[in-house]
Amino acid sequence: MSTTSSRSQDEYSLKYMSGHMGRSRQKAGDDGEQSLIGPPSSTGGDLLDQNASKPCFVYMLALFSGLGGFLFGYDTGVVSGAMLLLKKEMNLSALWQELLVSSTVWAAAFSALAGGSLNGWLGRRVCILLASFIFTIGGITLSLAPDKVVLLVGRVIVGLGIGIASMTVPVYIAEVSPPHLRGQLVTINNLFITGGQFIATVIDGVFSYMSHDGWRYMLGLSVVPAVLQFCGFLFLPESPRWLLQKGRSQEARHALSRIRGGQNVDEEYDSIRSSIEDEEKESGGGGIVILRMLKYGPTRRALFVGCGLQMFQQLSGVNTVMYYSATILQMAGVRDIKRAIWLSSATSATNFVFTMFGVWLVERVGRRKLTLGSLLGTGLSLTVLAFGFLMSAQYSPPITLHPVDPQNLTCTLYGSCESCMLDPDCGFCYRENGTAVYDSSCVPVSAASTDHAAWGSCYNQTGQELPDSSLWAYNYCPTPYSWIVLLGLILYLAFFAPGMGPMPWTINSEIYPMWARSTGNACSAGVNWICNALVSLTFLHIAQMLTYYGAFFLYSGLVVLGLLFVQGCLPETKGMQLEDVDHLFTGPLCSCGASAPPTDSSNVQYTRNPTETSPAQYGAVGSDRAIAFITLR
Ligand SMILES: O[C@H]1[C@H](O)[C@@H](O)[C@H](O)[C@@H](O)[C@H]1O
Repeated sequence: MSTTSSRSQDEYSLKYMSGHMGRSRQKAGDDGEQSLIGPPSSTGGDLLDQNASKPCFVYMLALFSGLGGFLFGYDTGVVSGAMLLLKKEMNLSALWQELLVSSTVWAAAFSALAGGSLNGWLGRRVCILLASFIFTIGGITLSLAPDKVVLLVGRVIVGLGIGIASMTVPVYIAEVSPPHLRGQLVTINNLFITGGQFIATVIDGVFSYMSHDGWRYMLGLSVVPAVLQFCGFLFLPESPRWLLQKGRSQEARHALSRIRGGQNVDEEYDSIRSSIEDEEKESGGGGIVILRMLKYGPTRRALFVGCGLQMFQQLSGVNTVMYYSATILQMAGVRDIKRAIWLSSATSATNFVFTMFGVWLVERVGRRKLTLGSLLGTGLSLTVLAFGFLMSAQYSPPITLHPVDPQNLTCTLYGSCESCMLDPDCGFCYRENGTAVYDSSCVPVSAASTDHAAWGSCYNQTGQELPDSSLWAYNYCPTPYSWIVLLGLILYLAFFAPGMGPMPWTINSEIYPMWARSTGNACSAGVNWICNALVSLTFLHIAQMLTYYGAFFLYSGLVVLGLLFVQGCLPETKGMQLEDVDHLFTGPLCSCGASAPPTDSSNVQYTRNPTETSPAQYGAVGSDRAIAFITLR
């Protein structure tokens, strides 16, 4: 294998094009070489005619597919606001709240893994139809749920839809896009995810005023985009690559020509077909795909990189930052819960807006630089965030009153707000004069709601401003350093959203050969969802063990590991034809960083040596949820 790798690197030649898109291009083929980058133009021989290949149809496909991303974002984001109303109306215990939140994530992990076989068997289009059908059934079940058991069933159904959509949509978009637009179009899916999270917080805000049945609208409104996507996909084509792999060549040619807006697709079609055939032969034919992937060097390495990226995306703590933003806002002085919900939509909006930069940057700077820059910024912002928490802990207000606890809990024994707030059973009750805190005590939180204490001057059923001006802080401490934390939060999202948010999904959609693409994406999406569940579920325990600043320092340490991983292992895939990407993984594990194409690949054409027949021989878990989270404690 290694001989093949080194040989193949040499056999892959870079051919510099004389100009950018639309300028004079050379027709590869006169010299016997076959160009593999760039789609064919209407004249059939010009594969780099990028201007000619911007058919609106591809954008429409990406937008309709992106509705799957929107539903992923909406359904994961909406639950926290819904939970605030549900727990009151259905009298949910902490266990039930936790079940309703996490069941979706676990179901998504399961269905993302299972989605690999479904994708290979039924195709991308049918899987997207299936996901939107599941979303519809899930939304209807949730909005009509008579009790918590049916709610749980609805949340599991929705999770099954999210898992399938999360792994299928990027693959579908990547397979129908021309190479020079692929990164941008797949990244648009992430824009839909963060857009879904943002809209979910707005819908939560709007319906939070409707104390009776408001949650039915919050959870049920997802049916609208789901039905829209289902109807749209009834008329949209299957991925030509999948059709070709299944031997349905006539349909594949027809679909490709439809997607390319009626252009002549002969050359692109032939190139894809021969590459898929070669890949199949090279990988050694039939058998269980995951075993074949693990046995075959390039796919084993690609799988390692793909799963690693997804793991580091979640280990960088994005979803805890999102969950925790409401608390951060409370620390910064926002005490009204409704206002916190509204401001948490500002957090999701930040995530959404900065994802747009990702869409803009991905084809300009490439995946690798974008991911590296994003990780660097994410690590630094986590350090700022941790430092803010450290300062708040260092100057945590002392406890001055120790009332006798009728329930005999440990709360009244704590000496400072910091240790009090780290105990999920206790909260901090105090009065304020300017920024000075006085008459402070640590008392048990009410079993019915974390909005007030179980007894004492911070006991108030309504959770509104307390009559004798005592203030109640659950899960946070009043601090003059909240601005550092707030700064860290904004910086974090600004750096995470354009790179580490979308790139793991984008890169995974393009690094596997056709025969391994469904399985590779299923595994990496499964890793994403499992790590999402683990990080979210362990956050509060880690914070209790290491304090909040310790937890965020831990995440920044993990980001440093991620940085080393990306630096060493992630090759650049920008501008390459999907069928060519696996040559980047033929070198030894984690030597890919070194082999990243050094130039702007829009000016570079990869050409295949005519003597070669096989490509493998070439070389080379919103801020909204914070509220649910807080209430779960
Ligand atoms: O890429 C997405 C996205 O950026 C979201 O904001 C995050 O909540 C998801 O976990 C992640 O997979």
